[in-house]
Amino acid sequence: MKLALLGYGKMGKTIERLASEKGHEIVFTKSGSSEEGLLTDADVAIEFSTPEAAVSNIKLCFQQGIPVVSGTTGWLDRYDDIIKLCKARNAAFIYASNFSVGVNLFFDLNEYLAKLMAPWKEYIPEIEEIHHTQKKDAPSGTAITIAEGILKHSEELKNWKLNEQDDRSIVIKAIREGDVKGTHRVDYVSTIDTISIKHEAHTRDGFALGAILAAEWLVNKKGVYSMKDVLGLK
Ligand SMILES: NC(=O)C1=CN([C@@H]2O[C@H](COP(=O)(O)OP(=O)(O)OC[C@H]3O[C@@H](n4cnc5c(N)ncnc54)[C@H](OP(=O)(O)O)[C@@H]3O)[C@@H](O)[C@H]2O)C=CC1
Ligand SMILES: O=C(O)C1=N[C@H](C(=O)O)C[C@H](O)C1
Repeated sequence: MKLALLGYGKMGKTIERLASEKGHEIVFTKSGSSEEGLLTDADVAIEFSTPEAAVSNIKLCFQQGIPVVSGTTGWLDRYDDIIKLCKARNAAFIYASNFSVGVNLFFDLNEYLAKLMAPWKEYIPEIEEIHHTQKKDAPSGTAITIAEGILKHSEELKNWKLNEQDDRSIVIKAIREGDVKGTHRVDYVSTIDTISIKHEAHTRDGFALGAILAAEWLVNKKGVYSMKDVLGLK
């Protein structure tokens, strides 16, 4: 498979290493300041850039007819526009706030627990995410997906808030420290006890391998998909 990498930082370089080990060829790379190769030579693009750059990178792929897998977080206020454009252009697109298989299993576990806990009103859900100090967005895209999974099964809770809690909202506590790759925990807290589930990424390889899997799956397809389609979790 011929791959384009839009965003050539920590994730772009991890994807390059693991995709090469799998026998794929990198034909195009783009960072903030440089470009190498030709995007149109690629079978599929993988986009891990910045919240500011993601939308124009994805649009560029649609214009060139290249299927695109995007993992960039912090741009989702434009998600609906991108989906409309993808459909209008008969393009191919997958976005995931987290591509690792472990986190996608964790998303299902989170929803299972949310359903189980819904009748037990004395337990209040809280989310904590910890990431490295270079991360630009807060809360993490993964924490937002986790919050949405809880909200789906709750009658009382209507939204999430960053570092703030009230009767209608789930608090997401965002912590930035050291070189933490990504840790997410959900606590159901009562005065008597706490029930917790946690996912801790030890390296970025899980995110990168999941994105490569999504790219392999998306080649020659049209339409909008999710990691649930790729992993057969629907
Ligand atoms: N969905 C998932 O599974 C995961 C998502 N992420 C998300 O992916 C994104 C990138 O993470 P990470 O690799 O750690 O970040 P880095 O800061 O290490 O890399 C970002 C890269 O984007 C480049 N960039 C800046 N502007 C543009 C542009 N206009 N076009 C193309 N590239 C550009 C930067 O180039 P330069 O250095 O020249 O500015 C840099 O190479 C973040 O939003 C992060 O939250 C991260 C891990 C997993
Ligand atoms: O910026 C990161 O590093 C990560 N970002 C993603 C997010 O915002 O959820 C995924 C992962 O946690 C690492």
